[in-house]
Amino acid sequence: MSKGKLFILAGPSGAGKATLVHALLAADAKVQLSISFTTRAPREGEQNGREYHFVSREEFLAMAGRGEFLEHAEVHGNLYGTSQKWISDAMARGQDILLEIDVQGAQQVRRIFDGAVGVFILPPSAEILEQRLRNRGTDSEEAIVKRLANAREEIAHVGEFDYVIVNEHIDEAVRDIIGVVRAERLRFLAQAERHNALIASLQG
Ligand SMILES: Nc1nc2c(ncn2[C@@H]2O[C@H](COP(=O)(O)OP(=O)(O)O)[C@@H](O)[C@H]2O)c(=O)[nH]1
Ligand SMILES: Nc1ncnc2c1ncn2[C@@H]1O[C@H](COP(=O)(O)OP(=O)(O)O)[C@@H](O)[C@H]1O
Repeated sequence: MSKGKLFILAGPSGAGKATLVHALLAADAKVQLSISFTTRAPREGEQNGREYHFVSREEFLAMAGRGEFLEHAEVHGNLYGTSQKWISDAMARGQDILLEIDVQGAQQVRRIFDGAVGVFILPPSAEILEQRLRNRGTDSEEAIVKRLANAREEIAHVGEFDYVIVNEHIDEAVRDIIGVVRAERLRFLAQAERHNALIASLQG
């Protein structure tokens, strides 16, 4: 069976990660998104099990205690974690996996999986980032201030990632993320086995 790739998408809040994930999933049926667990309250329109698995702090800590997270971190005062079981099941199926997680989580995952591909999303400017967070209309003033402060810290880690996409024009950024996934699938090592017979036959 072919081995799936693990993609990590990170970047400051408001950079457009959720928007790009949505577009990538719609364009590429082979990519499966890991749904994280969080203690954050659901926003209007969010559904349990779709954007996140929403759990209480007690439940989250119990899960962490049982070692059920591949990685977990505290972001903006809430806990977030990736299900260890979901990841190992998806890997066993040979699927390409997408994680939309923060920089701390990305560091933990890359320590575990050597071949994980890191993609960082940048906003075109600080002003536009703030504008997008405000226009999104999902966060209180306090939450926006927290997200903007954290954005600086997240951006300091951009150099740890393999690809950077500046999300200025959405159509272009969507093409970029689809392009990254396609390019990674074409890497020779990812498909060497598949090509062995062809290469041998071409060599005569
Ligand atoms: N480490 C880690 N971070 C996560 C996970 N799920 C989401 N995050 C990150 O938590 C941060 C806050 O996400 P969210 O509450 O959806 O708010 P938003 O970034 O303002 O849309 C983002 O940086 C997410 O990438 C996870 O499972 N693990
Ligand atoms: N290229 C873009 N141009 C204009 N608005 C955008 C663009 N990308 C995302 N947005 C909007 O900016 C806001 C933040 O995007 P979102 O995907 O929620 O970011 P994140 O998941 O990184 O926090 C949303 O309201 C989204 O519709």
